[in-house]
Amino acid sequence: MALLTPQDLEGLTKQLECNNNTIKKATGMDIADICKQIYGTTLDGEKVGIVPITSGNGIITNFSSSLLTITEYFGLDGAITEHPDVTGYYEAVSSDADIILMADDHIFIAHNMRNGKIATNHVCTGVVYAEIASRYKYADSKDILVIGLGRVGYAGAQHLVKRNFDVYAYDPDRETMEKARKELGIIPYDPEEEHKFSMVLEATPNPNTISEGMVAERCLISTPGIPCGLPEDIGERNEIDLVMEPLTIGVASMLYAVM
Ligand SMILES: NC(=O)C1=CN([C@@H]2O[C@H](COP(=O)(O)OP(=O)(O)OC[C@H]3O[C@@H](n4cnc5c(N)ncnc54)[C@H](O)[C@@H]3O)[C@@H](O)[C@H]2O)C=CC1
Ligand SMILES: NCCC[C@@H](N)C(=O)NCCCC[C@H](N)C(=O)O
Repeated sequence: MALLTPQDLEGLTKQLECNNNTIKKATGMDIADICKQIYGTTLDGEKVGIVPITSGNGIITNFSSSLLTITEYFGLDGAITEHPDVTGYYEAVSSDADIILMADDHIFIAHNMRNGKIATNHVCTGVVYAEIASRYKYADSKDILVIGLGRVGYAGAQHLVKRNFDVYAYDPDRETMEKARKELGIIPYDPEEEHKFSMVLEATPNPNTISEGMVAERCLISTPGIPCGLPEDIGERNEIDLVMEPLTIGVASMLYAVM
C-alpha cells in the first residue's frame, strides 16, 4: 500500500480550504454537511487522542500534527500523546479521550471509546469521496464511473450501489473486476463505448488513469488517489471540478462515522 509522505501533507489547511470551496460550489454542501448526511451524526467538541505508531516504516514526521490540525478544524479537542505505541495508547485512554486516532502502515483507525464504534480510513475515504462525486449539481445522469476497485475504490463503489447509482467501474485486476461485478453488480466500463461521465471517483496509486474518453465536458472528479489520476491537459480542456487532497476529507468521514 502506498504510504503518505511528509511532502503530501504540506500546506494541508490550504488544501482543505480549497477543496471545501470546490465541494460547496459543486454540491451545495461542505465537508461537514456531507459527513452528517452520510452517517446521520454530529460532532460536539469531543476529546481526540492522537497516538503516533512506530511500527513498520515508522512515524511520518507531520502525520500526527496533521491529524491535530484536522481535529481542531472540525471543532474537536485534539491532543498528540507524549509517547507512541502502547504507552501512547495508555496515555490517551487515561486522559479520558473520547476518540482514539492511530495508524500503522496497513490500517488507520478511529475508535470511539464511549460507544465502541470503530472505523477505518480506507473505507471512510471511499465512502465520502463517492458521496461527494454523487452529489454533483451538474450531473447529466445517475451514471458514475469508479476507477480503481481497491480498498478505497471498492468501498466507494459499494456505497454508490447502495445509493442506487448506475455504477460503472474499471480496474486492471481481473479478479477484482469479477468480484465487484458479482458482489456489487457494477457495470464493467468499456472504453470502446465512448461513454462520458459527469461524475468520476478515482482511487488508484497511479497518475494518468483518467482518459479523455471518460469525462463529460462538465465533470466532477472526486479523487483521494495519490498521485492525481487526472492528466493536466484534460483538466485544461474540460470544465472539471477536482476534489483531491491527501488526508482531511477521509479523516472527517472517520470522525463522523464513529459518533
Ligand atoms: N486522500 C486520502 O485521504 C487517502 C488516499 N489514499 C490513496 O488512495 C489510493 C488507493 O488506495 P487503496 O485503495 O488503499 O489502494 P489499493 O492498492 O488497495 O487499490 C488500488 C487499486 O487501483 C487499481 N489500479 C491501478 N492502476 C489502475 C488504473 N490505471 N486504472 C484503474 N485501476 C487501477 C489496482 O488494480 C488496485 O485494485 C492510494 O493512492 C492511496 O494512497 C488512501 C486512503 C486515504
Ligand atoms: N490518507 C491516509 C492514507 C493512509 C495510508 N495511505 C498511509 O499512509 N498510512 C500510513 C500512516 C502511518 C502513520 C505513522 N505510523 C505515524 O503514526 O506517524
